[in-house]
Amino acid sequence: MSRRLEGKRLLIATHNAGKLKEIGALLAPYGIECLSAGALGLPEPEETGITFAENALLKARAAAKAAQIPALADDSGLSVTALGGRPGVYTADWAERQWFEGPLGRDWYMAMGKVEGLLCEAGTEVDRSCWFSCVLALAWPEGDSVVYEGRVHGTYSWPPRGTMGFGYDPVFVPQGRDVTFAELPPEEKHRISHRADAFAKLVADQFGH
Ligand SMILES: O=c1nc[nH]c2c1ncn2[C@H]1C[C@H](O)[C@@H](COP(=O)(O)OP(=O)(O)OP(=O)(O)O)O1
Ligand SMILES: [Mg+2]
Repeated sequence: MSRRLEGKRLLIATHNAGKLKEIGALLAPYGIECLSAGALGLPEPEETGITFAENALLKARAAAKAAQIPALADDSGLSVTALGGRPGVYTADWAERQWFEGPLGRDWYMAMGKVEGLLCEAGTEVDRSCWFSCVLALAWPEGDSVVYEGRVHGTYSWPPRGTMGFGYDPVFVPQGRDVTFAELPPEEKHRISHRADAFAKLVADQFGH
């Protein structure tokens, strides 16, 4: 059985404001006091892993060790079937950092355009199916850790639509819907997203009876 969270304090090991907001909302019902890696001034570790799990563990372990409290990290990304699963673990890297987006800002429009460009090169009848993955890693300062994985399938849609959410949300239409994640109110995204799917597993394992 995996180790369980005993205390109320949990460090959220992310430097992405969009993720932090979603993780805070998903943890809200469980009485957890969330601290953020950004607010504590922890450095952003280099993501050298080649899988979501490796990167999530790397981020959670670094934060738990630095702050000496349990830490939760999220490594996620978009995989496009016709592109052989790219950008996948490199989803954030495809959005280059831009000075005009602020200190940690990335150019999501350029990144979404890059994926669209590759799909267009592949032909007009190209398969637009894709999926978001999310791996959550919990790590304790003593070295224990556990991971939970979630997914959501959908279609890569162009042009981008909607203003809610973050990252690639404006191009992702979840299966069975005709709006993008960026057009869905947060509570609806939280019912079906890859992050919600991974959280359901975390909650069952950590807070279940
Ligand atoms: O729900 C989502 N809606 C839209 N886009 C998303 C989502 N979930 C992940 N994504 C994209 C953007 C993110 O930047 C990248 C993950 O990269 P990833 O390294 O895990 O996150 P990050 O560098 O932005 O923040 P950090 O590592 O500090 O947690 O995939
Ligand atoms: Mg990252």
